[in-house]
Amino acid sequence: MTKNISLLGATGSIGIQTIDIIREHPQEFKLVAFSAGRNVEKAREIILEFAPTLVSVQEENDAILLKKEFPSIELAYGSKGLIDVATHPDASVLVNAVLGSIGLESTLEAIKQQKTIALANKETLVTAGHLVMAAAAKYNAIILPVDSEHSALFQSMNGEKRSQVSRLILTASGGSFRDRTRSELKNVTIQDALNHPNWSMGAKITIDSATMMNKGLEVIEAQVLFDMPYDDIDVVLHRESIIHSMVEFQDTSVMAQLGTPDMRVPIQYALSYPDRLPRKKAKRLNLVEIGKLHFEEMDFTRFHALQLAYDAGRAGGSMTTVLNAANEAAVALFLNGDITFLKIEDCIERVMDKHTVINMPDLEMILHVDANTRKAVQNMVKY
Ligand SMILES: NC(=O)C1=CN([C@@H]2O[C@H](COP(=O)(O)OP(=O)(O)OC[C@H]3O[C@@H](n4cnc5c(N)ncnc54)[C@H](OP(=O)(O)O)[C@@H]3O)[C@@H](O)[C@H]2O)C=CC1
Ligand SMILES: CC(=O)[C@@H](O)[C@H](O)COP(=O)(O)O
Ligand SMILES: [Mn+2]
Repeated sequence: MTKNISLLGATGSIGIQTIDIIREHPQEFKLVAFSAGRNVEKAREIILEFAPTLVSVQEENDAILLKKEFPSIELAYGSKGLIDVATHPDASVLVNAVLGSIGLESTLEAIKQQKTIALANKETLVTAGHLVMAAAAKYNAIILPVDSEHSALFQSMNGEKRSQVSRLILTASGGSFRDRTRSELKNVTIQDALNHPNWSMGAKITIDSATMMNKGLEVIEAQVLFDMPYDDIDVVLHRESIIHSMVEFQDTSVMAQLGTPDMRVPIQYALSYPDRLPRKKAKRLNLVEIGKLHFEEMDFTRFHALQLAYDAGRAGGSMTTVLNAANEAAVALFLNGDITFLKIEDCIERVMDKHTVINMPDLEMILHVDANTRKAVQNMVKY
């Protein structure tokens, strides 16, 4: 039976690759609703190809423009538009590939409608993982990880008893600056930072990879998704990005999921789950061609942002909201040329130091802390 899909962030890196998968499997998947941000040109292309019933864009003016061009399609905009797409009545699966904690409310609303959530938007789990997981349990909604490491963990745990898992081992490529010392990071440019060795991704996550905050967010994401203590979540530097992560069991067996670095694999798995579908044109993994895989211990002094993420996760409550919002704000400032690369983690550490943890924050409190943290980071660069 065809699965009807709604897609948040259709014009981004994950969104476009989700569309590739829908295009590859027209019998299995149908795009019924999607959201774009400001890329109206790309949104137009997607409308022409898939004729969805609902489209949302960031700005009202763009919605008015598209409505004139496509009068038979329902147009929405802003945060309400994201929720309209996420809860579209015809869709059974929501792919959330929007960028940042802006994806939180639409995820929660989709859960209330018992949609299956294919979740790429890791910031949602970092900022309010307890709310998302509690809502998923209450409404009996399934959350399927799209992030490559968490898809690997999920696949490695398939059919196993959760109580027999002893450790999660996330792999990290090291990002654009993995072979540079901290002092060599002082004068790096935006273009240098955007040059990821293995993955082609959106700008924000590529910077997160370079600071190692991406892995920090992923450690918190893993804790939330798999309810694992931080002491039992490790990160290992693996420069090839072939092993996407590993699960150790109490008998010391380790299960791993391997593959070429291609996000369409975990995206497709989340869409086809519990089945698998062929990917006829995809590059197959050839270990003989690769020859060697490398593993190195993570250096928490060199990759200070990873330490900050563990600290925030262990502090719990609203501290992960602060970590995430400060990171989003600081990365935006870096990408805008307003701060240097090393200043990103400096901003995050300073707001974390000032924050007093609020335990079990509700949605209103999360949104309040998120907004205040962003303001605090922006104010840091004004003076
Ligand atoms: N890229 C990857 O390989 C991976 C990404 N992820 C996660 O997936 C998510 C998306 O990442 P990625 O695809 O790289 O990001 P991109 O920046 O490439 O895409 C982001 C998408 O969100 C839209 N968007 C951004 N801001 C808004 C807004 N205010 N309102 C509405 N829409 C908005 C953009 O619209 P527009 O472009 O039209 O403005 C775009 O469609 C992130 O959470 C990331 O961490 C996880 C694993 C891998
Ligand atoms: C593809 C994906 O899931 C990214 O989150 C990826 O993991 C980035 O790689 P590193 O953070 O390991 O550099
Ligand atoms: Mn990842």
